Amino acid sequence: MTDNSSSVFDLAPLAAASHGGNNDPRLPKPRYVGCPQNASRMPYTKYIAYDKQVPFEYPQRTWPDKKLQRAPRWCSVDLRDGNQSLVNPMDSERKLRFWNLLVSMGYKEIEVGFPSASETDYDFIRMLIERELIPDDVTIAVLTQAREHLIRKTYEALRGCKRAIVHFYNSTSVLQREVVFRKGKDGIKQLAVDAAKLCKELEAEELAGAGRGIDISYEYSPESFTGTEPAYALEVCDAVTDIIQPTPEHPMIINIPATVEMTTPNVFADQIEFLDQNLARRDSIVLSLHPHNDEGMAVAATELALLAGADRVEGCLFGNGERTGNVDLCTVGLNLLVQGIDPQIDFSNLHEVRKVVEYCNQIRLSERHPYIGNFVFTAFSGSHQDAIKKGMEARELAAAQQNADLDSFLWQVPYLPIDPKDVGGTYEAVIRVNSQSGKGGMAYLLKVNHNLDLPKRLQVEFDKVVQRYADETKREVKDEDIWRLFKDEYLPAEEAGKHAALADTDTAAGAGEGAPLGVNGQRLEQWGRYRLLGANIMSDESGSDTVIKVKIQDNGASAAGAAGAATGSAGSVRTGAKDPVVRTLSGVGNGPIAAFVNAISVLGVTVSVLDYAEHALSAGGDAVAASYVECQVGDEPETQIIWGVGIDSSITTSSLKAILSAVNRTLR
Ligand SMILES: CC(=O)SCCNC(=O)CCNC(=O)[C@H](O)C(C)(C)COP(=O)(O)OP(=O)(O)OC[C@H]1O[C@@H](n2cnc3c(N)ncnc32)[C@H](O)[C@@H]1OP(=O)(O)O
Ligand SMILES: CC(C)C(=O)C(=O)O
Repeated sequence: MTDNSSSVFDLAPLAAASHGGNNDPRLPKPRYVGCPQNASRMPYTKYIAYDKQVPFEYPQRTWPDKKLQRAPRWCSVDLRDGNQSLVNPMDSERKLRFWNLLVSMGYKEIEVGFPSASETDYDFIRMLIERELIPDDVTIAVLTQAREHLIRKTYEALRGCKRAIVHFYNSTSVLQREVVFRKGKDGIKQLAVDAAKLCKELEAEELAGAGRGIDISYEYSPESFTGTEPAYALEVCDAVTDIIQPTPEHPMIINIPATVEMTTPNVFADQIEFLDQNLARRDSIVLSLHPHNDEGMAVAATELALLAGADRVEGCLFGNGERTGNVDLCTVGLNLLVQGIDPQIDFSNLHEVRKVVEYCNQIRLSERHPYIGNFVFTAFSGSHQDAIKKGMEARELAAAQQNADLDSFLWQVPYLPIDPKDVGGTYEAVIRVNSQSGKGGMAYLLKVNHNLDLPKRLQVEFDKVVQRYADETKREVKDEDIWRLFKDEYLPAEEAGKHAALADTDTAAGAGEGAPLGVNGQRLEQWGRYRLLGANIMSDESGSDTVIKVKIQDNGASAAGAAGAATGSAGSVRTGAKDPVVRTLSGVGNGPIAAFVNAISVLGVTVSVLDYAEHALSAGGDAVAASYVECQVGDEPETQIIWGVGIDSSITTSSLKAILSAVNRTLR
């Protein structure tokens, strides 16, 4: 029986009348052309706008002009709200693991259960108290409905505890008043007042008893606040604080739950600012938020409500909780971090946190979960990869120029709002390559994993090979695929296998077992007509020219294209192979490269070097160098512009190998 005669269902005619949908002539026309707006089949007249259910306006709001400046007080409700939403609620082993995790991360207020609801919850709380597992700077909270027998049981559960928050609640929404409690506003307020009175009595009994006395604080929640008239919620909260009589030295928590998220975050923020400005005894109240995520905006609602004056946030790690979950404490905390605000919680090992949370909740996190999902630091698309690679390089350079420690240096990398290392990750998954990727991604992986810093035009050339492979296989091109394609394209396998810096599992030379894999896993055959066996470099008698003597193995014309293209004509078999012939050649030029080009001209190969780059692959005595040459090979009109790559412990030899690599590729 309600004390107002109207029913929530009286809104039905209003709902039907107030809707016109997109075709409503009263609505302004959409500002786009060529996209007809047809009425959908969705039964939208069944629903009514929030402001028609619970009208509220607070034009004097000031929160839009504010900025977040510090972390709120945090309270984890994983062991209560999170736990009550699980298919299999946590047993005590899982609860204890979760508890230890929360304590280690730095949570100082932890709601540990609903002791009057289940033996498991009751026993867990007793265990924490009896085994003295609650650190001095951590306060447990326990939840109870505003019902006498449940409140009594709650105090029983707390016996012997040094300090605790007793959290009591009752629903206040228009809908629940009518359909659940069948009470009017006064009746509902009375529930809360009676509960508050009983709490005070039990606290006094506890103090008068033989025990040490518990340092109790109170928390009251007008549950289903979002469906409650804010002025009425204020009235109920004031009635509760009137009984509890908090003081600035011993405040109480007024916790405002978006039990069901029903509005855009700005409306929630307005409501919070209204409470912040109008609650009686505000200086003795910790104004707390308890947002749920039904419309997917809990994080936004929390952040705006913090601007609006809230002091404290309740939520769960990674947003576990009833239905779509409670607000995600990790996301809100890390959003502060990336604004340069200390979140007061340790997220530095978020991957470990995730493991424990997934184990305890028995729920897997999504690949896209903010800050921790498997893909959240990964770019597949070309322009993102290009920007990330350049951003990382620019940051490294800037830190080096300022002589600053890179780990703590200002983070400014496109597409990455946070340094993955700051949450215990690595850069490994930052760039992954598929058919959406460009040269930047492939070049990044070759640089990071194989120390090869390809010149830009070589990147463009090799990217075509990778792209073709991605299009043909229609799947991700893993680092090992890129490396295999690169070796097959530029470095005969036998050469790559010689260098520890480049070694991997498939470095065995030649076709058959151990040869590199191409598209669809077929083995690629070794190819390459010419192979450098040795070089002897001297100055001529005048000292102005270089004289070179080289030994080159000629595998014969049939070896030139034996493997087929790296991208797919795998399986072509080297037919008619002859024994290799070793040839000794000599040449003269104004440097080793010119002399070498001159020497190999007797093979009928015309080469001119257009561009050249080199760098060390490793440091120390056994340093290895990589050379990249862009060559024009062949005679007009049949010339080709093509890159070659060479790797050797001698920088000169690596450049000669690079020239042969280019020549071999033209013959392939
Ligand atoms: C939004 C939230 O997350 S609130 C927390 C919700 N969590 C839980 O409910 C988990 C634990 N709960 C339980 O195990 C059980 O509900 C118990 C043990 C607490 C209570 O069990 P029961 O009394 O058997 O059942 P139930 O919860 O259905 O009680 C419903 C009765 O309590 C009343 N009630 C429900 N909530 C409250 C409240 N906060 N304050 C006062 N009365 C309440 C209902 O109106 C209903 O009254 P009626 O029987 O006169 O119609
Ligand atoms: C008890 C309250 C705080 C609650 O869990 C909710 O409203 O979601």
